[in-house]
Amino acid sequence: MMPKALDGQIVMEKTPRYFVTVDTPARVHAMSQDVKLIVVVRDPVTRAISDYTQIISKTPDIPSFESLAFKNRTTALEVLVTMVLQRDDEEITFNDQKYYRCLNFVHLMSLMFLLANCEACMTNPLSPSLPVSLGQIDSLWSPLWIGLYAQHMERWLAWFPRSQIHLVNGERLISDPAGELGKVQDFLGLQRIVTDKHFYFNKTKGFPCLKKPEGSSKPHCLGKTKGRTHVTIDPEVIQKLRDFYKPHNQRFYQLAGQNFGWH
Ligand SMILES: Nc1ncnc2c1ncn2[C@@H]1O[C@H](COP(=O)(O)OS(=O)(=O)O)[C@@H](OP(=O)(O)O)[C@H]1O
Repeated sequence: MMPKALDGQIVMEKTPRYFVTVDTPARVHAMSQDVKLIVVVRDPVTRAISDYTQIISKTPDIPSFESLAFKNRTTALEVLVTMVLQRDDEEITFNDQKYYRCLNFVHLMSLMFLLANCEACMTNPLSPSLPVSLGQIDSLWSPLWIGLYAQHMERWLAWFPRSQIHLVNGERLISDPAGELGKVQDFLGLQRIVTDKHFYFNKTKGFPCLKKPEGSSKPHCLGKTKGRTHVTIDPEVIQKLRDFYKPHNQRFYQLAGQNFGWH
């Protein structure tokens, strides 16, 4: 239950997981049918990387982004072992055919072991631990599943009209915070109090910050956990994710009546 408000007051509550939790639309509807809903959305690929960056900052030992985002990945080692186990000299076509053909299984495994344990080899395209195929996207992995906005939006639209849901453009919230917040204030039926004059761009943080938050004379930026440097992801992986999200994003734009321009 939300706390009671006096006349002229509104009560706000923020929980990121509401948007994606299956039972929430029905529960919120049971609480109030007139509630105004605000969702901040950003490019789902960037969102997934941001999510992973957050997870790895708390649990540094988790597997790489790639191995969580894809299932059935195949590494060069796996391809080689499969070829050797089903050994038929004429059919060994991986990389340097003649080279591998003259090795017996034990030699090949020793070579693989050496390569697998040689850090310098990690940049070698012949490195056995490098994936030769990314496999299938694991859309149930939470950082990817959350970005299936159309799916989540549909659940909310089953309970609330589109007019009761305001979508904030996460990219513009950074490039033009006052513009995005102007629309939020309009949606809430508030006078536009927060404007451009309340923000400045902090070069060190690389994000907009508040010039003077209420009750303080000092500028205020969001904390260290917001606007972190993201982990670096292979461009091929990014492209696969972009292709994966494309139809979902198109569907979301239709439901939203708004094109967010995520490519
Ligand atoms: N002004 C300002 N300063 C810092 N960060 C900003 C700002 N405006 C938007 N953002 C973006 O907000 C992202 C962090 O939000 P979260 O995803 O952690 O929010 S939430 O916990 O889900 O509410 C955060 O994502 P990351 O960049 O991945 O950290 C920012 O891109």
